[in-house]
Amino acid sequence: MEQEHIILLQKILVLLFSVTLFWKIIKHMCGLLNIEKEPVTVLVTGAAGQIGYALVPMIARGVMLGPDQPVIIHMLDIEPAAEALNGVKMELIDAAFPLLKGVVATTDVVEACQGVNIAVMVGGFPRKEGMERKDVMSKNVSIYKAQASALEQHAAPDCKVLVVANPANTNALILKEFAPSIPEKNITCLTRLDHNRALGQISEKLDVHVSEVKNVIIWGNHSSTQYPDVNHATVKTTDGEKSVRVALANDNWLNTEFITTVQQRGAAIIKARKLSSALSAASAACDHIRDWVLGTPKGTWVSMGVYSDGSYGIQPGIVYSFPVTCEKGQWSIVKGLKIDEFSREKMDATAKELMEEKTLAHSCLV
Ligand SMILES: NC(=O)C1=CN([C@@H]2O[C@H](COP(=O)(O)OP(=O)(O)OC[C@H]3O[C@@H](n4cnc5c(N)ncnc54)[C@H](O)[C@@H]3O)[C@@H](O)[C@H]2O)C=CC1
Ligand SMILES: O=C([O-])CC(=O)C(=O)O
Repeated sequence: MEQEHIILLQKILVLLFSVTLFWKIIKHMCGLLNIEKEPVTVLVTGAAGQIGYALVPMIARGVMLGPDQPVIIHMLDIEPAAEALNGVKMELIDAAFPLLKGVVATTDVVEACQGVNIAVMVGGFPRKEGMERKDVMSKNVSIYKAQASALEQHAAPDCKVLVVANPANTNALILKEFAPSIPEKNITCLTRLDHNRALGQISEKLDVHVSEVKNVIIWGNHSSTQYPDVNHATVKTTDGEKSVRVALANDNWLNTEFITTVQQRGAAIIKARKLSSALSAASAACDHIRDWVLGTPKGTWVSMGVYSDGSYGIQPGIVYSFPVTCEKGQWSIVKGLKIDEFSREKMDATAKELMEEKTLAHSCLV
């Protein structure tokens, strides 16, 4: 390399180093001077319900956006729940959360959506024992059609949306279709609860802590056709990182009971509690948004329901759960994973169900 190129390279390196150092000093000074970040406004719909009640304190404590991120919480519910919603607001005030900079409790969807940066859509009707999630379709998709327009018109332009209410994938799809100006990459649905359930089942079976297991995948619908896939999952052992299949050496369990347990976990909770999952759903919603906004740890992916771009042969036009990594507020589907015949069949079956749900949802809306 010529002398002048070496000097130029040195200058660039010094410049990069100085900029990084300067930025670190500014951040440190802000910390010392107690200069806070601007608050982020988070909407929770259905906030008077059981997930809402578990979720809003988590958001106010920094579980969703980090321990140094102030928040303003907007809570929406319907008129019959207005008094209960006001009770939740009173409790949020009584909890004196340092990060909580404001609370709006309202039954007016326009007021609720005003300027929100993150929208967690929990409002809707939960299923009861013996129902499939699509059985609440007709009640819930019309809510998502109506709220799509309010979000489109009144939320911040870069608002990130997470749909929790069931049928979660199809509600998210309807929201996307009726809010065409919201970028499709900003509309997602929750399958992180299923992902966490899969991690939990494997950690119990291997008798290791759940944080030692990673890279399971939930493919498809947040329904009993979802496919929890462990073919790429790993576990940390004293001999280093191992494939879960190798560490467990029990393909029979992984290919049968494990899959059905994860697929049916929601129903098992309803049977036990007579109410659907709430604390685990709220926690998973925080995980989903935290990783989306702040990034996934290096070498780790998570599952998110996103609008299909055709990856892995899944047709566009449905919201399907894929393995994703997140960086700088953007998710990307993990590409190039090997799919065997067993997985292919299950991935296609859950895609087929989503196509059927889409047709059913459109028929509910006419
Ligand atoms: N994706 C997932 O992993 C999970 C999804 N869910 C779903 O989340 C939803 C909420 O569950 P829960 O909190 O247990 O139900 P919940 O019945 O306790 O609460 C739902 C709340 O939504 C409100 N609501 C109804 N229509 C509304 C509207 N148009 N706008 C705003 N709020 C409205 C209700 O008044 C109620 O307060 C259900 O659809 C449930 O099936 C539950 C667990 C996990
Ligand atoms: O099963 C339900 O209806 C609630 C839910 O989505 C879950 O717990 O996964």
